[in-house]
Amino acid sequence: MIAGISEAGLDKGVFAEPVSVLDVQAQCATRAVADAGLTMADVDGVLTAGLWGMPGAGTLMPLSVVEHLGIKPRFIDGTNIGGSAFDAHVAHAAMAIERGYCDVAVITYASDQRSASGRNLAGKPPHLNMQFDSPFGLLTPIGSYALAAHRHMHEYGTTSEQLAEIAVAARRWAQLNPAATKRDELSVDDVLDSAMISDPLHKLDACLVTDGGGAVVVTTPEKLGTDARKKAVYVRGYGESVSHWTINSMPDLTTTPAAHSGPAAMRMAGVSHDDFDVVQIYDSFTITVLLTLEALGFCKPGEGGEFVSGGRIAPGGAFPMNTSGGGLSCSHPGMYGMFLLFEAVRQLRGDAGERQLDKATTALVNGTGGGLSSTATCVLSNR
Ligand SMILES: CC(=O)CC(=O)SCCNC(=O)CCNC(=O)[C@H](O)C(C)(C)COP(=O)(O)OP(=O)(O)OC[C@H]1O[C@@H](n2cnc3c(N)ncnc32)[C@H](O)[C@@H]1OP(=O)(O)O
Repeated sequence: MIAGISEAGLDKGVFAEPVSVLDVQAQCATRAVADAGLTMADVDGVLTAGLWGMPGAGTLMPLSVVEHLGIKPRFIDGTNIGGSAFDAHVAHAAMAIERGYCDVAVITYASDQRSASGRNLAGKPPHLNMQFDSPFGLLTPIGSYALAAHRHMHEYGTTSEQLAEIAVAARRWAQLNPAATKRDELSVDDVLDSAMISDPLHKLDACLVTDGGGAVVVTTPEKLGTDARKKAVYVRGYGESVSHWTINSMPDLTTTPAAHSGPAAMRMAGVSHDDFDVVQIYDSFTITVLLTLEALGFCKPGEGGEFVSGGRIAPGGAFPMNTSGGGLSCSHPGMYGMFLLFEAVRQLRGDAGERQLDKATTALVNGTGGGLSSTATCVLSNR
């Protein structure tokens, strides 16, 4: 079960005070462990992903984090599959605990992407292993997602207006979240009128570039006191899948690996699509959400545009999604996946303030790695 969470404080997308990413992880780990009613001395498992390729992240991140925490864990996992890493970490922690490799696992992450490397990813060429992408102009993540968006439009007639609905819904949720970076009014026209970054994706189809960090504690009911047990969230199912890394190798530009991780997680949990009260879906770009909803089976391939339209995913809609404002309007530090877990846990605990849903018993969380490469899905429930 997830027994503790802690998210680093931000001021308009930047760490509220200057800190190192290791300090942020250590502070959040300590607070998340306290949230679970435990102490750092109880922690015997550490899972972390670092921020590959970005300055300020340090090297051999799991070792740096463990040393900084000052503990000697008997289970370590440094899996880095991008934005889906943290949902995969929940699965790995649950498996490790079940197998007796550890009893209390802490998952940590922090990124100073905005304060260290600037706001705009455009013009910062990535890595030499992108030799079949970069020479063709795909210098930053958005180009890959633009290819997928174009393909979806070509295959199914999806429109820019439908993609913009996803950004507008995220903003409406963010307006209910005092911690969100962007809270001003946003319309479909505003999205369409924003700068075209990589056709057909506009600036407001893209996630924010922010700082951020946090920690999640996974353990068993036996380790928890009565109070901590009451607010813990059960991990009912999980699945993960990777289909490629660079976009030139994606088997089908309109199908993400969530088509595998989602059903696996739902099967394990014994739930179906109608059982979810809230879903948290990685929203690096608006198209990421649309493709993921289809891959998870919430609608058929090609029907994502219609599914997200008419306010269905906005506050008051029939399908509450990304209720914090997500990466599009709340915060998006490098690999944002852990933040989906925070919001799911808050909703299931009844701690989501003005945006709290009347009924929040079962949640689906789906992280996606860069270039739509990897996914990890978790089914969480408060009973
Ligand atoms: C890693 C994984 O595994 C998976 C992934 O997550 S892949 C995704 C990784 N992340 C990205 O690719 C980030 C995508 N976004 C961007 O690169 C940039 O936001 C962008 C290129 C779209 C826009 O950058 P820009 O035009 O240079 O904007 P910038 O000069 O930084 O900011 C100007 C204003 O616009 C705002 N802004 C910038 N991007 C915004 C966005 N996406 N949404 C809303 N507002 C935005 C800024 O906050 C700023 O507002 P203020 O003047 O009020 O402070």
